[in-house]
Amino acid sequence: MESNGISEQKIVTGDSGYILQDVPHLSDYIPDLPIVVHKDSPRGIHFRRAGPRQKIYFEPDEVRACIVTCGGLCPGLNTVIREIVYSLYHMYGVTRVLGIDGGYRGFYARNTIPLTPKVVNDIHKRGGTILGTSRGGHDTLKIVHSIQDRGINQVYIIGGDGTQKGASVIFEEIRRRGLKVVVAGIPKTIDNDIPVIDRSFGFDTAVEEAQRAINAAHVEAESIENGIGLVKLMGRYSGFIAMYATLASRDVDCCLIPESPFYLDGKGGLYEYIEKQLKENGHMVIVIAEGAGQELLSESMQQDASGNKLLQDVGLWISQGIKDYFSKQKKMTINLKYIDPTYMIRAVPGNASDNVYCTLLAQSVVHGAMAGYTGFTSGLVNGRQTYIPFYVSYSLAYDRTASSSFPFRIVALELTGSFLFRINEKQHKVVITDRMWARLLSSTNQPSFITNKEVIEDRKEHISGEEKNDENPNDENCADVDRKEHISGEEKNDENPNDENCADVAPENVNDSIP
Ligand SMILES: Nc1ncnc2c1ncn2[C@@H]1O[C@H](COP(=O)(O)OP(=O)(O)O)[C@@H](O)[C@H]1O
Ligand SMILES: O=P(O)(O)OC[C@H]1O[C@](O)(COP(=O)(O)O)[C@@H](O)[C@@H]1O
Ligand SMILES: [Mg+2]
Repeated sequence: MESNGISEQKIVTGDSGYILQDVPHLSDYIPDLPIVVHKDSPRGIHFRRAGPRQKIYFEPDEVRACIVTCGGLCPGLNTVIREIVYSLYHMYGVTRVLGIDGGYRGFYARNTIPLTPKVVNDIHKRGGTILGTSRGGHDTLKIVHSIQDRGINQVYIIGGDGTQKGASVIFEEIRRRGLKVVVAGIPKTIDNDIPVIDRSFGFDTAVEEAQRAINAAHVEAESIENGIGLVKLMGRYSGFIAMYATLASRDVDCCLIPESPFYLDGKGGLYEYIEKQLKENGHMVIVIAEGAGQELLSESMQQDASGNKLLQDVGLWISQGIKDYFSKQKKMTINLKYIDPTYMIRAVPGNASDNVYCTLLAQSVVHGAMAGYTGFTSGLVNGRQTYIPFYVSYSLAYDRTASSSFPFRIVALELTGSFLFRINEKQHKVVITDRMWARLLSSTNQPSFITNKEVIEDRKEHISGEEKNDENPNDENCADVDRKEHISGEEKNDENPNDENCADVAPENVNDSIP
C-alpha cells in the first residue's frame, strides 16, 4: 500500500463497473484489528433514487400526459408545471401534454388546456398556478373515467396532503382496472407539513416573503411607545414557517406555533413576558402561526370543501386579549399593530432556491413516469431526489435505552417496529424538544411555556432524533422517524461497497441496479 512513503490510493471496482475511491482503514496496516461491535441489524428504509433510467416503458408518440394542481397555492407551482412540460418535450420527445383546469373536479367538469413549451415558457415568473386549483370535488370514478376517456396515460398531480391522498385512490382504481397509466405526485405544501421529505417547494420563498411583514411590524413597533407588532403567518398544524421566519429575522421576540401550547396569564405566561419586554425594550414583535393556540379559542366546527377544519383567527383573538389585558388590568397604554400577510407569502412566484428545487422535482417525476414507475411521489429525502411510494413503511420507534455517544448511535439504528401509512397521512411537525426549537428559544429568549415534565413526555413521543445533520436543519424536525429513511444507495454495507457507495459519485449509474 505504500510508495515513496505515501500510501497508495485505495480503489475498489465493482461488478457493474463502478469505481469506489475508498478511504484508508486502520485494518489496512494493522493486522487482526479486533472489531468491538459488529452491528448486523436492519439498516432502515430506503427509497429509489430518482433520475433517468435505462429502461423506458413509453414511446414518445404514445404518451398523453396531463398535469393537475390542487389545494392551496404555493410559490413555485408554475415552475413545476413548466418543467414537467419542458422535460416531457425536450428529454423524451413527448408532445401531447394537457393541463387540467381547476383541480380534481377539472377532470370531469372543465375543459383541458393544451400545454406546450411555448405556452409555459414564462409562467415561472408568475405566482399561483396557470391551471387553477380547487378544494373538494374529488370523485375517483369520474376522474378515472375521464382519464380513460381522454386516453391519458401519465397523470402528474401537484398538491399537498389531501391531493396526494386523492392521487393514491386514483392510482388504486387505475391499478384495479389494469390500465397502463402512471400516477405520479409532486408534493406541494407551503406549511412544510408533509412527512418523509426534507422540505416542500415554496417553503423557502414563504419564509423569505414573511420577512417583509416582520420588518414592517418591527418598524411600526419600535417607532412608538410600547409598540407591539404582531404578525400572523400560515401554518395550520405545523409551525415551520413561523419558526424559520423568526429565526431568519432576529427582530422577533416571541414566536407562537401550534406544536408549542402557550398560556396567557400568570407567571411564565405570555402577558408577563410582553410586559417585561416593553419595560426593557419599549417595544416587541410577536409572530404567531395561524394554528397556534387554537385550543384556547372556541372550537370551529366549519370545514372547507376538502374537509380541512377552518380555524378561528388567532391573530385577532390574541390582539384583543393583549389590548384588554394592558388597558384593563395594567392600566397601561400600548400600541398594537396587527399584520396579517397570510396570502401574500404564498401568492408570489418561487424564489431562486425554490425554483431550482421545482426543476429537480419535475425532472425526477418525468424520469420516473417514463420508466414506468407509478403510485409514487417525488421528493427530497436526506438531500437526495427520490421516488416515495404513496404507501410508505415507516419506522415506528427506535431503542433509546442506551445512553448517548457511541453505544447510542449503534442502538439507534435498530428498528423496533414499523407500520404502513400513506405518505400524507401523518403530518410533519416541529418537534419542540429538538435543537431547532431550542435555537429559536435562545434566539428570542421567550418563555418555553412548558414544564420539565412536559419536556420529558414530549421527548418520549419524539424518540430518535440523534444522528441528525446540523447542516440541514430541516431534517431535525423529522427526528421521530424521518432520519431512518435512506435513499437507495446510501448507508449500505461496508463489506459490499461496490455499487451502493458509488451512488454519490456516479448517480446516473445507480438507477435500477439498486435493490
Ligand atoms: N382523503 C382524500 N381522498 C381523496 N381525495 C382527497 C382526500 N383529501 C383531500 N382530497 C382532495 O384533494 C384535493 C386537495 O385537498 P386539500 O386538502 O384541499 O389541499 P392539499 O392537497 O393542499 O392538502 C381536493 O380536491 C380534495 O377533494
Ligand atoms: O386557501 P384557503 O382555503 O384559504 O386555505 C388556507 C390554508 O392553505 C394553506 O396555505 C395550505 O394548505 P394546503 O397545503 O392544505 O393547501 C394553509 O397554510 C392555510 O391554512
Ligand atoms: Mg393540506
